Amino acid sequence: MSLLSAEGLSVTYGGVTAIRDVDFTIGRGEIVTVVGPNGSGKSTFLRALLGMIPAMAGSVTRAPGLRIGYVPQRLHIDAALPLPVRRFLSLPVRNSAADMARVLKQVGVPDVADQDMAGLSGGQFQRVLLARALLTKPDILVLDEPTQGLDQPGVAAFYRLIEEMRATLGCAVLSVSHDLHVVMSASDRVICLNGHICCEGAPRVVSNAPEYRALFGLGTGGALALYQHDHDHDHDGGAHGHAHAHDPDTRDDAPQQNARA
Ligand SMILES: Nc1ncnc2c1ncn2[C@@H]1O[C@H](COP(=O)(O)OP(=O)(O)OP(=O)(O)O)[C@@H](O)[C@H]1O
Repeated sequence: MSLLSAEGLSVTYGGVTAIRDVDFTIGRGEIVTVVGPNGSGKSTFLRALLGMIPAMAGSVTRAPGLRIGYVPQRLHIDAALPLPVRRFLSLPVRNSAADMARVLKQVGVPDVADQDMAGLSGGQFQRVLLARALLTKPDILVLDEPTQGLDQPGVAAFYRLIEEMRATLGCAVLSVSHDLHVVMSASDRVICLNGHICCEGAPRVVSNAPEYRALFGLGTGGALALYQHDHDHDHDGGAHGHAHAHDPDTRDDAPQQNARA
């Protein structure tokens, strides 16, 4: 069943079309990632889906009672204003200390509750944002470039965390990302957006699509092949809550296949 869907979604800013005629759906436990060049409408798409900006045309449908955890692209916190993590996690809704401790542990920063938000490292900050989104016990996590500013190991670790959240909480994950390599290994489905949907599907399909290669360069397909990891998810099975089916050329014992095995 679809958790969140859109049909013919179009958004304009002052008469200029940012996205047009976008059809979309995401189901329970799916990880879907939107990629596209700067200014291609990715954030606009997410914000329209969440009802934060009005659609010029089309419709958005949410499953009844859908709980959404949103991690915005940017969150500016004034360094001059002391804001301990535990206070930040109780904005705007007050949460119990136990709930806060639980989510901070889940995202791998159990000891930061009394630290100031401005003093966190980039990776810790992103994890605290994710913890805040988890406090809503979301059916779907919506992440707008959640790994901006993180180094490569930080990016990979963050996406591993997202996949763990999906496996343990069963939530769907919709994210926007520029980390093409990680996206291709960590998503069930990729949507390539450039004002409209250029192509979409399994990572392998998208990375071979001419529209994708035209946007991101022909060389990308070869590099991505190293990271491709076909998911054939059975969310109830396997040590991580899902089973993996591997193509013969991306077996676990293949030398390059170590990024997300
Ligand atoms: N509030 C706004 N007012 C006017 N134009 C806007 C507004 N927000 C976005 N736009 C324009 O809409 C287009 C899509 O912007 P959007 O931020 O959705 O792209 P994006 O793919 O998320 O970009 P990036 O990868 O750089 O974050 C751009 O041309 C942008 O200038």
